[in-house]
Formats: sequence, C-alpha cells, structure tokens
Amino acid sequence: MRPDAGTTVPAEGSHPCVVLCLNVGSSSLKAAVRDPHLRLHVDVAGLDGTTARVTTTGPHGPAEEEPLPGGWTGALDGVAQALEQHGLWPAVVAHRIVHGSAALRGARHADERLLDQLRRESARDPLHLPRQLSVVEAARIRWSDADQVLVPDSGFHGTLPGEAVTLPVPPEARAAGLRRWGFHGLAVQSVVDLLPGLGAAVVVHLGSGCSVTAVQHGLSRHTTMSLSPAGGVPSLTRSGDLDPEVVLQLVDLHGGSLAAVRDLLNRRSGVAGLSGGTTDVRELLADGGAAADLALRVFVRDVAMAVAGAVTTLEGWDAVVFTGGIGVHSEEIRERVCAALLPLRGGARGLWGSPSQRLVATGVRVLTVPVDEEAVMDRLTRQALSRHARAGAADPAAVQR
Ligand SMILES: Nc1ncnc2c1ncn2[C@@H]1O[C@H](COP(=O)(O)OP(=O)(O)O)[C@@H](O)[C@H]1O
Ligand SMILES: CC(=O)OP(=O)(O)O
Ligand SMILES: [Mg+2]
Repeated sequence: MRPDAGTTVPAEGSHPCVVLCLNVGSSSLKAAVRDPHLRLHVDVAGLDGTTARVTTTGPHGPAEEEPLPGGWTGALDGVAQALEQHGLWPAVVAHRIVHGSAALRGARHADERLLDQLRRESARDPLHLPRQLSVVEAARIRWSDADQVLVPDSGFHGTLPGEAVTLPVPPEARAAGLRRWGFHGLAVQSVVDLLPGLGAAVVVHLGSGCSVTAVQHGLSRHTTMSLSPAGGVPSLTRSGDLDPEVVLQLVDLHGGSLAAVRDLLNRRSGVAGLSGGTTDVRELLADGGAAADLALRVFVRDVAMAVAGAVTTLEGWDAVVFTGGIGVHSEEIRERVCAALLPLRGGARGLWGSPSQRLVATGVRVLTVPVDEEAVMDRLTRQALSRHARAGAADPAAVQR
C-alpha cells in the first residue's frame, strides 16, 4: 500500500517511508533523503567518463568515499544499496528534470501524458533528458509503490521579466515556443534559501554545465542559458551562445544532419572543444600548453562578460556567488573571473590584495556556496504534495505550482 505523501510513516516492516530526491546532472548523480533533516546523501561524481567516485554521508557518521564501477547503472544501484543499509524506503521519488516547457513549471506527478511529452522533446537536451527519463523508468520499477514526482530545473526562472524570456525572432517562431527558460534554477534557489540577506547578486554556477544568473529580492532577473542548457556561456562540453550563421554553417558542413550538429554542440564543444577533449579544469590549469591556456581564457572571458551583463539587470550589485563543482573548488578560476570584473568597480585596480579581495574592498561580497539542490527538491516536492492532498485532487497530475 502506498503511504500518505509528504509524511514519514512506517512501511516495509520497520523501514520509514521518505522522499528520495534524485538529481541527475550531466556528470553526476546526487541523491538525498531528508525529512526535513538529512538522513542520507549519496554523491556520485565523474559519470562523464572520468573515474566515478561515490561519497555517502549519513546523519552522524563522516562521509565515506570510494570508487564506483558500473557507470550510471552502478550509480542507481549504489543509491538503492545505501538506502537499504540506512533502513530507508522511498514513499516518493522526486526527480530533477532539466527541461523548459509550459507543461512542467512546478513540481508535479510523473503521469504518462507528461512523460510522453518529455520523451518527444528529449532531443532538445541530449545530456540530461534521456538519462533523467530512463532514471524515472528505473525508479518506477525499483520502487513500484512510490509516487514519482518531477521537479523542473527551470521553475526558479518563472519570475523572469518579459524582456528576459523573449527572443528577438518573428511572431511565428515565438508562437512555436522558442523562448528563454533558463536552468540551474534549483541551484540558484538553494543560494537564495541559504543566504536570505543576499541582496542584488550574480550567481555564477560553474559545474559540468555553466550559467550566470542575476538575482534581486530572491527572484530571477536574468539567466544566460536559454531554450536549452547548451546556450549561454560555454560549458565543459557545450558551446554556449554562437552567431546563428555558425550553427547554419555547421549544419551545412554535416550534410544537413541536425543530430550530428546537436551532438557536436552538446558533447564536443565548449572547454572540451578547445582543449582537445579535456574537461577537468585542474588538468587544464596544470597543463600549461597553448590549447589548455586558450580554453581557459575563452571560458573565463565569457563567464566574466556574462557577469558584467547580468549586473545591468540589477538595481545595484551586492554580491557575486560562485557555485557548482568548479565554482566552489577552483580558487584559480574564481580569481581569474574576479580579475576581469575589476574595471567595473572604480578604483579597484589600485587596491591591495587578490582580485576577489579587491572586489570585496569596493563593496561587492564574493561568496562560494556549495549548493544543496536536493534540499530544494525535497521542499518543493513536499509543498506540491501537500497542496495536492489539501485539494483532495481527483486528478493527481494537477500537482503543479
Ligand atoms: N577541485 C576542483 N577544481 C576544479 N574543478 C573541479 C574540482 N572539483 C570538481 N570539479 C569539477 O566540477 C565539475 C562537476 O560539477 P558539479 O556541479 O558537481 O556537477 P554537475 O554539473 O554534473 O552537476 C566537474 O567537471 C569536476 O571536474
Ligand atoms: C542544467 C545543467 O547544465 O545542469 P548540470 O550542470 O547539472 O549538468
Ligand atoms: Mg549540477
């Protein structure tokens, strides 16, 4: 029997029923159980072909880290094993869905109609959506009693003003749904949740996917990713924004094959396209060769330019917040981005200290925030389920923000 959603009730013998959040990124799987305090966090990194490692953190014990064989299948098996070891059984599985669509503006049940629509549109985001949908399928089989809830990564950008979502193309193209959705919304929401006094800030999310978001009063004002997560600033394997003619010429070069060009723009471009395939920023920083150096200079330049552009959408500039694996762990990349921003602050160049210290001296806080997207997923899922329960909804698919 399925337990009441949003509550912790006994089920499967002595196993408490909980919300399991699954955050499938382009290079990682993060899984967490909270109710609302942390019970278990499983972080599988390096699923993009580098060596996968799993770090498991329980409520009391220290994090345990070990290598993980078996790629994505092994990652989900690892999560299931960790749940069992901790005596947990999901009543609800919440899935992060990286997809922009009017059909998924807030957390909602994964009904067949919605899943079909996402399957039809999954080519739009080859690095996330096919895998996320296959994880939904695997979770439905593995935890067949559990509700499956989809949580969009774009939801936070629902407050973008009209001029930020509208693309300068003719009406028929806009009517066909071409617009900015924005992504990494769960990450930016996590920053807003963790730092209530943030003020006017630019959030620089540098993970496998990279984006820059302007936030004012806790709301999204601008974000660089657009219709898909391949847009905006370059990511590790995605091109980011390009002159439209570049895309058209690529289609021509590939004999009109959209699939080939989509693959090139999503899997072989960005930092990897310039570095000869390397995506690990640590390796590129240590490399010292011309290709690695150029890849880093293009990356830092585009990110810094996006931060400067994002500031123009704010009524001031109180903070710049670095998040994502690179943003949190690479001081060198943070300092290079901050160095490029110094001309925006009068007199900053004449000050003493590192670029970030000099920005701080001019009144811009420079922060590093390890985001907790799974905590945001957990909250949004519980809110959606309790709204649904309150409404006594006849239609379970009506769980929409
Ligand atoms: N110390 C570090 N220095 C530079 N890059 C790092 C460091 N640690 C992790 N990374 C990079 O962070 C990226 C993963 O970021 P993360 O936000 O966790 O993943 P995802 O984008 O899949 O959600 C990987 O490219 C990894 O190489
Ligand atoms: C939207 C996106 O690029 O997500 P991630 O960085 O987790 O791959
Ligand atoms: Mg991520």
